Amino acid sequence: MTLSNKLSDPRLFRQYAYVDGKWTHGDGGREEAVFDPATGETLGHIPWLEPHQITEAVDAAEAAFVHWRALRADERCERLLAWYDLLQANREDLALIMTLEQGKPLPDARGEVEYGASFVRWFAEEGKRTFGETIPSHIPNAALGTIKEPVGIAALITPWNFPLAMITRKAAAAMAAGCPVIVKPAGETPFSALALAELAERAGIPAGVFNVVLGEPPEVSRILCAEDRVKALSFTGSTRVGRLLLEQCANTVKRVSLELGGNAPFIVGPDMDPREAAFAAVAAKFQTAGQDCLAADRILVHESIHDEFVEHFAERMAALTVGNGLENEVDLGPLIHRQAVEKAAAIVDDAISKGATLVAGDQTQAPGENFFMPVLLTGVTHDMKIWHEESFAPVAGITAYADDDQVIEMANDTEYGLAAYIYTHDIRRIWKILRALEFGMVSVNSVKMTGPPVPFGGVKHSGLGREGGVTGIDEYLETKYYCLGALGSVSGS
Ligand SMILES: NC(=O)c1ccc[n+]([C@@H]2O[C@H](COP(=O)([O-])OP(=O)(O)OC[C@H]3O[C@@H](n4cnc5c(N)ncnc54)[C@H](O)[C@@H]3O)[C@@H](O)[C@H]2O)c1
Ligand SMILES: N[C@@H](CC=O)C(=O)O
Repeated sequence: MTLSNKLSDPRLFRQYAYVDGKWTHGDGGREEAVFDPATGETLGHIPWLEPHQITEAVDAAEAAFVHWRALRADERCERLLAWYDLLQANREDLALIMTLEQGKPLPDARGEVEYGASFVRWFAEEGKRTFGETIPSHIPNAALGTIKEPVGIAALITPWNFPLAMITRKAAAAMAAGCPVIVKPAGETPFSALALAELAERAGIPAGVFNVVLGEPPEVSRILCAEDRVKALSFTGSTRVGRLLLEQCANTVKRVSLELGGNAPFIVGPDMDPREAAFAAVAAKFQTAGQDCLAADRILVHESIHDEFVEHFAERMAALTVGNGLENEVDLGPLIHRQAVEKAAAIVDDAISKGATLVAGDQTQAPGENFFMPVLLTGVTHDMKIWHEESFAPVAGITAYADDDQVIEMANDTEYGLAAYIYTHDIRRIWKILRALEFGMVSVNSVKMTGPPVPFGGVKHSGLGREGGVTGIDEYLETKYYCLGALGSVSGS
């Protein structure tokens, strides 16, 4: 049974790129297979576009920009809201496509469709509030102010772990601002992006405003980064690739937004109920099978409650079910591919060889070759890979600490600075640690921290800029200052 036969609406499964409102083959005949990570089955194929076809996508976006930017904000809002409605109406099919290509459990995929759609609604509305300002004039008889204008064509390069929401968080902001977009999704999860394109077309988004290009990643990125007509690049993915793209954008002096890797500390204070904190830590570590930029990678527990915390963590972890995301009651799906499993195993081996204790995690129980059973390590230290690298796998590492100063130093001991968690009810401790943490986002006593109203993003090597919130749209806007001089009677305001 092919993927399209499993959908209520088979037209949501597309095996073409989408450029200028047309479904497009690769002119050179190159293509790539896409696999279900749970079963290894081939789900379908996508074309790799040739370099001239990427340039054609830029041509299409350039032409579309003229009309899209000229629409009133409320007209763009209506079309984006129509897109939002279609995402909601097709939630089951979108979730199924996502589970099949990404592996996450179906309920999580449904949650991501909701999450992804919520950015479309948010930015549809925010597009009506791209206010300029009036500046009290210091120049006689002049009026000064600013106008916000769309930056131009935006290239959006996205990862496989959140195949839909990482696109909408960028695309909706850009499109609401009046910018056409060229999306380059991860090759592992292109079908969610292509379903978004199908629904954008049905929503009345004009040809050339939402394009999806597919191809050899470095080739496509080099063209988009070198293209002077592309004015903004927004990338979500690894810090390694983010650095490369930043360099490649230097020549054309693009606006660059980077949402990169994380290595979140999860700090547990001595006053916490160890069971409550352990259950929260399990939730923060194992969502999306640990393949989450917000995953609690370094769990730092006060020494006075460490042993009890570990017991509860192990108990909760043992209750997690690993399996095909299509099956009921599955908590963790597969990792995205075999290399991810190998990387996870190497990180665990490295930690054990350097003195960490393996509390739980038996890989002989894995239900398939891309699966990795949850692992719990204690005694994790600074010299281990797990301390510095994103495992992007269900591997939890716990370390005991003695006092607040020590835990702050431990938490900040990473090149990353995306998200951090603090669990304690002591308000003085919360404030001290929150202010000292070098992270873009700090969540206190809550695993959930994201959503459309919040400015999502990191500091240090975790990125540049913010997505979502009231500032997310600014990544796609230029500020034009004006001075209207010689107005005669105007003065003083
Ligand atoms: N900060 C955030 O909001 C956020 C959100 C999700 C994922 N991430 C990060 O993404 C990473 C996991 O995703 P990934 O493995 O898809 O990342 P990745 O960097 O390997 O790939 C991301 C995108 O870049 C493309 N790409 C890969 N190699 C490239 C190259 N050499 N040149 C140009 N493009 C290239 C890929 O095809 C994909 O579209 C993790 O580090 C995770 O923390 C961050
Ligand atoms: N979980 C993040 C995406 C990172 O992988 C989010 O909520 O946006």
